[in-house]
Amino acid sequence: MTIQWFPGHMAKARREVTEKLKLIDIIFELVDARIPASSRNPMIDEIIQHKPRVILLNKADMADPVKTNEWLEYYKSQGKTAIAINSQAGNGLNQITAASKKLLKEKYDRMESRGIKPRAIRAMIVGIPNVGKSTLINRLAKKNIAKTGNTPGVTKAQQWIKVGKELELLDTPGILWPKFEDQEVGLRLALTGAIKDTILNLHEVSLYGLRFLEREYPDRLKSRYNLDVIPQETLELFDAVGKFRGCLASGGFIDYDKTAELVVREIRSEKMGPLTFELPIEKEEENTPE
Ligand SMILES: Nc1nc2c(ncn2[C@@H]2O[C@H](COP(=O)(O)OP(=O)(O)OP(=O)(O)O)[C@@H](O)[C@H]2O)c(=O)[nH]1
Repeated sequence: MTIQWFPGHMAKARREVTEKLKLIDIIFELVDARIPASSRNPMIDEIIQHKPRVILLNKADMADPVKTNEWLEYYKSQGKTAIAINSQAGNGLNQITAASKKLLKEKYDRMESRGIKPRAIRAMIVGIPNVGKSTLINRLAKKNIAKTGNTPGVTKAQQWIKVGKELELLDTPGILWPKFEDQEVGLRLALTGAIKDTILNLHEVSLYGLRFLEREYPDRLKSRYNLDVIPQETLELFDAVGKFRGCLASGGFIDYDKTAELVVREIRSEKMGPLTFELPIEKEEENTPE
């Protein structure tokens, strides 16, 4: 499967984020809790330089809670600040300000010692398409969108959203594209809906999803599609799933397009239960056979 990655998009997005860096104290990096590594822009460290950052594992409601905890522990062991959130329901959002204050304590203490009056922390959300940036902004905004006048250094007035008294958020998030470094990253992005279906080979994506379920959540796969044993032959597996779910073409043949679509749709929805498609890197390396 070839998924295009456009360097032009990337360069523009990068310029925009870099331009806004000077306006803010902290970055909120939004990733998908189901694929925390694949949903990052691999150049983000370089792009945001030394800006303090809170990693927000969004859509945590759709991710496996045990694995989300492993990710949180992993970030902690790396000295990084991460919070699991559900932007739709608003869960976890109340931890964001406190975590930001903690990260910026030294800076604010320094400002205070120089006699500068403390002001609200200024933040910007960055993340790949469809990761939930707008949902989070709207949820945090609660209509508290405040127009500010001239901000030194920018020609365009920035809109700041007040989040309580202590935090202000830039109203436009930074879009940072994922990079399909390898096939698997692309497939994970596709499976979670970060990539438009029109540029995908759905058969490949659904097969990846089925084999992933077989490996990590075999019981869910079996019960969802009424399988006693999971066929090793790809066609047999598709036949079994398609037949059970009535994905048939004329003549009673299995409609493989329909079957693939159904599988991908169900993996993306709550039908299969919460799923996490990757673990922190060290874990994956440990698990890789010699
Ligand atoms: N289940 C769940 N769905 C979410 C959550 N956050 C966002 N979504 C859904 O994810 C989809 C994408 O959300 P958006 O807020 O539009 O994402 P975005 O990052 O602004 O997307 P772009 O505008 O493409 O960059 C929407 O259908 C949201 O309802 C979450 O925490 N949990």
